[in-house]
Amino acid sequence: MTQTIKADLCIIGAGSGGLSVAAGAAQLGRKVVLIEKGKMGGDCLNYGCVPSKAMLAAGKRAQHMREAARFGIAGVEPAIDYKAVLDHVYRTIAEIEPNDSQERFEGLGCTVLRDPARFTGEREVTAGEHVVKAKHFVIATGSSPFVPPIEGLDSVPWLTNETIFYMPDQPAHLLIIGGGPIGVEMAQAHRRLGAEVTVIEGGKILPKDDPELVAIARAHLTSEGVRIIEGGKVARVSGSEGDITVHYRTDEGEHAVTGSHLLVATGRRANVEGLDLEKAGVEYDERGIKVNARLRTTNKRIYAAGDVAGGRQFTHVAGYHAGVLVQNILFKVPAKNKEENAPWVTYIDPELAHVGLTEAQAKDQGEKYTIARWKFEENDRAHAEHETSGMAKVVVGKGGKVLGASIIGPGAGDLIGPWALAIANGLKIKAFTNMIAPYPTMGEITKRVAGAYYTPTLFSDRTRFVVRLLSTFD
Ligand SMILES: Cc1cc2nc3c(=O)[nH]c(=O)nc-3n(C[C@H](O)[C@H](O)[C@H](O)COP(=O)(O)OP(=O)(O)OC[C@H]3O[C@@H](n4cnc5c(N)ncnc54)[C@H](O)[C@@H]3O)c2cc1C
Ligand SMILES: NC(=O)c1ccc[n+]([C@@H]2O[C@H](COP(=O)([O-])OP(=O)(O)OC[C@H]3O[C@@H](n4cnc5c(N)ncnc54)[C@H](O)[C@@H]3O)[C@@H](O)[C@H]2O)c1
Repeated sequence: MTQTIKADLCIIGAGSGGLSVAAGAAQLGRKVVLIEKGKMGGDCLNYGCVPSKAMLAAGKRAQHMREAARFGIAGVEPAIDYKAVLDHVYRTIAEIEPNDSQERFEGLGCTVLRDPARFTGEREVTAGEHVVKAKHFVIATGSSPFVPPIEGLDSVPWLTNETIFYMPDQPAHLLIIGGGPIGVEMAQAHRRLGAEVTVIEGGKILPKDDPELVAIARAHLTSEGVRIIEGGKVARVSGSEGDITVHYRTDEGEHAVTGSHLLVATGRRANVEGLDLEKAGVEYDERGIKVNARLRTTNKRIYAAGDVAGGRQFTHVAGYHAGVLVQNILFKVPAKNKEENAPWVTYIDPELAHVGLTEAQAKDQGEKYTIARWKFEENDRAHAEHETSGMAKVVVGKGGKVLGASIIGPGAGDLIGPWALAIANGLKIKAFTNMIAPYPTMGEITKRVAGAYYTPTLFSDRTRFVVRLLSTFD
């Protein structure tokens, strides 16, 4: 029998975005209904960030064993027990799971429904036997793998991020279509865990990142034995289980590569299907749900957060959206979504991180800018760790304003933090030269790259002249 629930807020999707809104609203005393059709925790916990980072961590340990000789410790080819690696991946998920669990959210006072939700009116959602009538709704249904129409895909087995972590057998040769973050992270993890890996990318790998830094990432991946084919448009796949061939075209002609397993990592599509958004007057396009600067949809009672909102697809962006929504819906503060200030990190080794404008974007936007660079080979700690290949590159605009920063190197995901602070707060590069960085840390790179911005002026003929002049007062 249908049961009607009245609530202040109804949230569809218990992933990174939905859970954060629910936790905030419930703790502020609002009556919250949270609806999830799959696993609590969504993509990040079950099929995304967590399993991928756990697998990369296992690969990193294996690589450390191979490369230990440079520290005077005998390097060995590690014996990889793939099933045990998967156990480590599942243990990691299990350790984090309680944070995202139904029990935790019920403990916070939410009503949690475990059914697919769909709109049945402008202020009404149906999920299983329940009808939810709420003052406001948040759609946080995430995204799914986008699989292009490649001939033959219906006749060979293939994997996506939803299946690759749950496949019990180690691939002997993993073919990956797509050289975005998923493709390259999975390539390095599997290569380091002992598989042969070939990435077939239609354009250039990691196209959203600065090509100068991507070149360093590419060199690392290939030096470890990842085969990267760029400019390879996949037209067809053929074969059978354990023996799959990808046929691709480059400027030079037609080619084929054969492997044991195929991962399709060619981007994402927003989860809007089955929500009956038309019934709620919520518009969407191929990018996702149409939202305004406050993340409000075309129905003023309904908001969207996370991957489905059509912007940057990261867990921290979904979490940030949740904060914007709590301000807009609960505190009635007109908060704007400024996700362009969000950094991103690709967790290959060395890590590749970025925030703000790339040099190419600054050029396209007609900004007047200067580039400052600093290499990890100039950093003493990097030498002690044998991690000298890397670079920080900062785009500095008029008046010294920080417009963007990219870093490739060990811990780049952490090193990008201060630059994200600068971008979010409109700081100038001077803020970084004023800072005193502890020695010897990789963090000194932050100060040194800022210093590099001033070097041409500091040691110019004009400054030398001023110093000479001042010395007359000695
Ligand atoms: C392999 C991989 C690695 C990644 N690594 C990182 C990383 O390292 N760092 C990072 O920041 N981001 C990473 N991401 C991206 C990150 O996972 C997503 O940006 C994030 O999960 C988006 O959160 P969300 O709340 O929008 O969606 P999700 O977390 O996907 O949650 C949406 C939820 O809605 C549910 N749902 C959908 N439709 C309905 C319905 N009709 N009714 C009820 N429930 C519904 C789904 O079942 C799902 O649980 C990665 C993604 C992938 C695929
Ligand atoms: N570390 C992280 O934060 C992280 C990790 C993984 C995923 N993610 C998120 O998930 C999103 C999706 O990742 P993704 O790697 O699937 O997508 P993506 O869109 O970033 O990259 C897909 C790549 O596949 C290529 N491609 C598409 N069709 C092709 C074809 N037919 N033949 C050859 N190449 C083809 C594209 O040129 C592109 O470079 C990311 O953009 C990111 O938002 C984040």
